[in-house]
Amino acid sequence: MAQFARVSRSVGLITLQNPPVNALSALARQGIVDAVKRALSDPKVKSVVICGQNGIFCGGADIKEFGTNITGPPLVPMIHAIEASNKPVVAAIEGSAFGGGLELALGCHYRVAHSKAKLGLTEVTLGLLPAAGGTQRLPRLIGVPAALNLITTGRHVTAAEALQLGIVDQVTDHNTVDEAVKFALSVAGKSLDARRISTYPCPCPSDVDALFEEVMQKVRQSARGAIAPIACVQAVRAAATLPYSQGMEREQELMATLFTSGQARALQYCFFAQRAVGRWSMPSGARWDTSKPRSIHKAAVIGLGTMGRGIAVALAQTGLSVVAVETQEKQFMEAKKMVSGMMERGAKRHGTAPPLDKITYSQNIQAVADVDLVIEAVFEDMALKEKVFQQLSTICKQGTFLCTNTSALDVDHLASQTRNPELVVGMHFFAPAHVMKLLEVVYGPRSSPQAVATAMQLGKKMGKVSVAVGNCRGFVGNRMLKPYLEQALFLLEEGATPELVDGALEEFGFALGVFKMSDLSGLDVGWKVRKGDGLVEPGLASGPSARIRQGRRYSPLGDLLCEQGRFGQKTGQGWYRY
Ligand SMILES: C[C@H](O)[C@H](C)C(=O)SCCNC(=O)CCNC(=O)[C@H](O)C(C)(C)COP(=O)([O-])OP(=O)([O-])OC[C@H]1O[C@@H](n2cnc3c(N)ncnc32)[C@H](O)[C@@H]1OP(=O)([O-])[O-]
Repeated sequence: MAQFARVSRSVGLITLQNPPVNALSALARQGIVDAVKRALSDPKVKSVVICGQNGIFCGGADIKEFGTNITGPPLVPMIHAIEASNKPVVAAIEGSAFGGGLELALGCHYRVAHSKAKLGLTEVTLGLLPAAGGTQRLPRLIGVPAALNLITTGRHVTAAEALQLGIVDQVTDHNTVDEAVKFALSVAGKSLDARRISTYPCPCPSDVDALFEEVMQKVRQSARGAIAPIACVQAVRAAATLPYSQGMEREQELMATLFTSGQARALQYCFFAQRAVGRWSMPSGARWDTSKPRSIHKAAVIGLGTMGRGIAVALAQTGLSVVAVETQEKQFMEAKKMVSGMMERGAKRHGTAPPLDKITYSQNIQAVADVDLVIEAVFEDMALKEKVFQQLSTICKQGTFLCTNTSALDVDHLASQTRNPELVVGMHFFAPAHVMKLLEVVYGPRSSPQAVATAMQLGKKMGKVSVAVGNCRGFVGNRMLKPYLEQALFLLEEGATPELVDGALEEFGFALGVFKMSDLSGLDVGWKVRKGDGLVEPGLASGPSARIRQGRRYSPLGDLLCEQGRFGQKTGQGWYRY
């Protein structure tokens, strides 16, 4: 699980070997301990490099081990032994250094990263905290404010940001291991006193209490109900106020309060579930591992309303060339402005350049003749969508995949409007499409495995969690939403207010309460679906049939709002006034 070799005469090269992400399983940790011992005892070895196999440094502790009886050498003493070594140890970081992977790198004396590498203390996203010294070393290395931001959010940093923060010592575009070996040769024999982070004082602003109070407030607000971010703040506070060894004890104590928590188990379940859905299969027997996706280089979005704009941004941010088509002049002009703004804001957040040149706009659907894949996102009206698919089927080149962003209409019916129904699948995004991670890839009985595989792969490239689902009304996400919204409406009928219901949901941890979310998406979308289901009887707000329809309890409150034209944010008022 870790290989040792002496290279360039005097450098001990330790390679983590635990595919696919070099997670620090018991065997991997044992391998590292043995390889470090060999490196330190070999008189010919003057300095050491630790790298990962297959272009990835290390994906952190082995999450699959959690909840089992963990054996093998513990991480903390392993990292301490590396830091205490009298030979310089250089981490060669490619791909990812996350969680315990970054903590391992922080125990090394130097860190060299590839320019495309990503680093992060991601434990909080699994309901945990960095428990191999990360909460004590990172603040000592980059200061309390920056460390708090990374540890309480678990966000990834690019190699460039890591260099700017001081997490890494060098960034390279060349072969990372070769550069790290050169670096190791250059530091052989040098004093390591100033390279052991655990010995650093923790630089902390004078008003430490005010700082931690402020951060604690922010964390409670942004991650409502979550316990791990709070423990992260407490662990970093220990780094700022206690000697290292006591800080490490505090880190372990706080980790113990999280490790078996329901939230940690749920978030780790979610981590694996989001990967399990990538191993999809279809009733026809087609599967993820036997269906070959086709690469997409140029895509188109038809319809630049709220969803179309978000989809165009998400595609452009993936690096694809995008043709954005909107036939209505007013909508077209507004969309151009809005899409550029969304890309500029996104780019600013990630410290990158906005991919403005990736999108070309047109009011003529003929502009999509040479794309590899089209996503139709016109208004939720079957007649309009039928016309668009008929046009696309004649305009697009042979083999172009035709996808619809419909939230509930029959994907197979749209496929029947085309010459090649096997190329039609649903790609159902959730508002805002450039932010929400869920993507439903809807297969009809005639969708080809390659169409599904291509849409699933494109979704992953867009940073989405792609889920292959069947073609029934509401697919999966909106079918889950239906009873959720119904119960919220029943609460209103039983005396609650939208604010109370939303408040309870947001306190539990939902980013948006269900009524705020409905106002954001537009109440008219659901109204249209209910009409399609034959549930809406205009003006019928009282009498027995008002509240029992198709044999089930029904609340007409949403219909009443829509009849008044209150569609939510888009009309300035819905459940709330804007
Ligand atoms: C002590 C310490 O303080 C604490 C306590 C910790 O360290 S807690 C752990 C902290 N570490 C993390 O938060 C990193 C989590 N992983 C990722 O972010 C990503 O995996 C990746 C590294 C960026 C690669 O992305 P990818 O898109 O190339 O592949 P994938 O599809 O995601 O993953 C490919 C396969 O590897 C599996 N896998 C990924 N990371 C794993 C991990 N850390 N442990 C075990 N399995 C892991 C994953 O389930 C999938 O399995 P399967 O489905 O094939 O069976």
